[in-house]
Amino acid sequence: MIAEQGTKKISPFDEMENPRVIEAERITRDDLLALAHGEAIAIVVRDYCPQDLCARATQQLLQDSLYGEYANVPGVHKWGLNTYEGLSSKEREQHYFSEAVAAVQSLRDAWAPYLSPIDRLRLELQEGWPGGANMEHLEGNPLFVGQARVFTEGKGAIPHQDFLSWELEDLRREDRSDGKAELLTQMTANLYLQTADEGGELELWSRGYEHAEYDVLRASADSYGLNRDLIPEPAVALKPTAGMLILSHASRIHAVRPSKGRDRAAVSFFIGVRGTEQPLTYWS
Ligand SMILES: O=C(O)CCC(=O)C(=O)O
Ligand SMILES: [Fe+2]
Repeated sequence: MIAEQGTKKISPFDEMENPRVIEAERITRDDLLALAHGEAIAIVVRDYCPQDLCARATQQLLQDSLYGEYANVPGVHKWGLNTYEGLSSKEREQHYFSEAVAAVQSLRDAWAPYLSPIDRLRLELQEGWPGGANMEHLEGNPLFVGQARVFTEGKGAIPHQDFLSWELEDLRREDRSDGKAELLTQMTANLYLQTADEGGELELWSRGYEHAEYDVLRASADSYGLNRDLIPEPAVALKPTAGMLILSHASRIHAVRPSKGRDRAAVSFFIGVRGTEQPLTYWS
């Protein structure tokens, strides 16, 4: 899981020396490299998308047939597809792949005739990263990109890490690698569509745990996340506002504080890093 990039290592399991937050107007090469190398804990772009266009897109997504509840997390809703549910059996997988590209196009349509901020971000990753960027594929099929997640009043996410390699291990996908290099670290992009007046902060920690250690620290044996009493305090808590983009580390610990007064909605995708000369890949 640890690789040398020149003299710089890419690993989410090392403590960051300086967990700084970069404020920027767009996503650039230097900031992306700093994030991937653990020299920054987040990149924040305050007005990535005009608020009125975000509000219009939100209305469209909430009325769409792909909008619904997570099977296992009451009070958290989603629009779009995700790998955990979509790839959990062979039958579901066929359905997932048959819908993935059409769902990407529906997300684009929610911003039409303007450029979707998710497409803008995909292009900025492609232009900025030394090895370019592309959709993540499994056996030649592109994965869906751009799931929206809605935390209703009082809902949040406990401290957790997201790592596709762990997920595919859990789903027992032996054919996962497709001959590609190993995933070194996973970042996450969240474009906030609507935010609560109170709460809803994104908490970020400066390190991640390896899989075996993570299992020991789980809130319960079948919980997706960690027991907060067993881990240190977060390094930062960022308060999202509508139209804001935050790139942060998915395979380091992160959590969402419960929202008060209003649902909190974001479109989100993961960004896999296999090395600076390898393309970044994205999926939800
Ligand atoms: O909604 C957020 O701020 C973060 C959600 C999350 O857990 C993720 O992007 O991996
Ligand atoms: Fe997460």
